Amino acid sequence: MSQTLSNIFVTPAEMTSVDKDAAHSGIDSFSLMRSAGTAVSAAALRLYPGALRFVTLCGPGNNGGDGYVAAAALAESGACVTVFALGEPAKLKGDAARARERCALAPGPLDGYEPQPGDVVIDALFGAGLAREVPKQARNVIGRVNASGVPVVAVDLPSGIDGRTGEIRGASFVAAHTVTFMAPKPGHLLMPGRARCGTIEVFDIGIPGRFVVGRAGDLHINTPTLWEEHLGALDPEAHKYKRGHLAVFCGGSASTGAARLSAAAGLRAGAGLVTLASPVEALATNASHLTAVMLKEIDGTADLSAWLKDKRLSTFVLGPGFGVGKTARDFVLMLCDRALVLDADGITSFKEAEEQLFDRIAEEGGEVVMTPHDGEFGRIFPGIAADTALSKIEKAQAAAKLSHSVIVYKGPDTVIAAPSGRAAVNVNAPPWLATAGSGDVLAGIIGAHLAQGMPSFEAAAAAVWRHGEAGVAAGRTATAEMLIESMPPL
Ligand SMILES: NC(=O)C1=CN([C@@H]2O[C@H](COP(=O)(O)OP(=O)(O)OC[C@H]3O[C@@H](n4cnc5c(N)ncnc54)[C@H](O)[C@@H]3O)[C@@H](O)[C@H]2O)[C@@H](O)CC1
Ligand SMILES: Nc1ncnc2c1ncn2[C@@H]1O[C@H](COP(=O)(O)OP(=O)(O)O)[C@@H](O)[C@H]1O
Ligand SMILES: [K+]
Repeated sequence: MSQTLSNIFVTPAEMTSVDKDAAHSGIDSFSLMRSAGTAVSAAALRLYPGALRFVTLCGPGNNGGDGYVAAAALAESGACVTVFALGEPAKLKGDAARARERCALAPGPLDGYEPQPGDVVIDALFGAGLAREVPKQARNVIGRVNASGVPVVAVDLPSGIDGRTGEIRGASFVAAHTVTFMAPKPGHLLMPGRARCGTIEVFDIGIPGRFVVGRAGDLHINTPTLWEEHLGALDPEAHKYKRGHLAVFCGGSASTGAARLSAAAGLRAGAGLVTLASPVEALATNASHLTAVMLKEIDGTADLSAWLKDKRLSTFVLGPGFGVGKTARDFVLMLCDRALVLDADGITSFKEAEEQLFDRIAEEGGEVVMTPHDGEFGRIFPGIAADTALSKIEKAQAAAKLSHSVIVYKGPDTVIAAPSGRAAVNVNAPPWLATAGSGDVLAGIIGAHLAQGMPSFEAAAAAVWRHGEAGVAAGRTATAEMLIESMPPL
């Protein structure tokens, strides 16, 4: 993905404000449309030199206007071009009407398009302005084009993808390439939208960056630029205590592997020391498997309370293989004044007791990072999860605010959010990260970064990125153990 404006992205509503600001400053909005449409025609010509015909499908708004500009530019280049329109072209307004007037090609009705071999579709039906489910006529043509396998170049977004949420509004094109303008939108980054964009090109149509930055919230693509200034905390010259002590809690003897994966990942990710805190029943099993990771008997709240008197013990992971129930709740509530990665069973244990947890975090002021996948998110944030109007980013932001913690809402499009509203979407994770124990490894990496003194949002974002890189390096046959072995240095 091209990187513009330091990897920020903007919501469609913010982009609308950017457009207005640009217009008020005296920038001619039609010249922006001309740049947008010309960029699309250039991409189509570059990517499909052997196309027999470019078929431009134009909608009722400015996305359609970009389409008319692209069609005219393609025709000027000598290509064979046909235009089909959704709705009555005579009803177009403003810049879109002007674009249509300047395009010499007479549009046919959208229903009339039957994809032919050699066609390349320029999808300019809807972009950021899609406000509801796509109409039937558009659904039909989307179905025919997708079934035909004809390549699609999308203008701004594949029509049918909601730019704010990445959801499919009834039907959407599956594009081979998407040309968007100035900055990506959530729909380019969140699933399923991301998977339907193909390659994404962010084209600068000439709106000065200050207008984009001026309206942008605090949304970022998760790349090292977001957190690399905090890598100083990971001092390569420090002794092992300075590199941070991470403690990982283990559950009963039947499920010890998950915590050991977290512990091993934490050590590999750079914690100076890692201790596995184990109940008596699992000590022998753990002892037989551990070498560099140390072992400590913690069999109940009295043991934990005594151990926590050592204030150098600052960072904990609780959840992987721990078991759901009262012990988990008791332990977690004692750890809310430290840095804590709350994962898996640690999260599930607070189903229907979440307010007690959130209140304790607020009172104690610890640095808590929660790492729910979809199922766990629904258990601990049932109200937010059930709000179908919210995007995954908005859900993570609401959950972070409610819980006073950093939320790592996992999946192919993991969102990292802080209570301030700052959020990042991760884009480097290969699908084979979905393997048993992968989440345990991630929890350990976050713990290692926290132990070394990174602030919690950056610790989490850097860990999610590193986990993705480990997945890429380990390859398709990756197991959780291989993710640990393949973890790149930061
Ligand atoms: N600075 C920018 O971002 C620029 C944006 N441009 C283009 O402008 C587009 C946004 O334009 P618009 O705001 O006009 O939005 P769109 O063209 O995406 O769609 C809005 C039109 O579709 C109608 N509509 C929305 N949902 C519908 C549905 N489900 N069924 C039927 N009709 C529906 C609306 O009433 C409106 O007429 C961008 O996607 C981009 O392609 C470019 O012209 C260049 C400048
Ligand atoms: N389709 C996918 N593409 C990329 N990453 C994925 C995908 N599905 C899951 N992941 C990642 O894999 C990890 C799985 O974690 P989790 O669901 O807790 O599994 P486990 O409990 O088996 O460790 C998370 O980091 C998640 O973001
Ligand atoms: K489009």
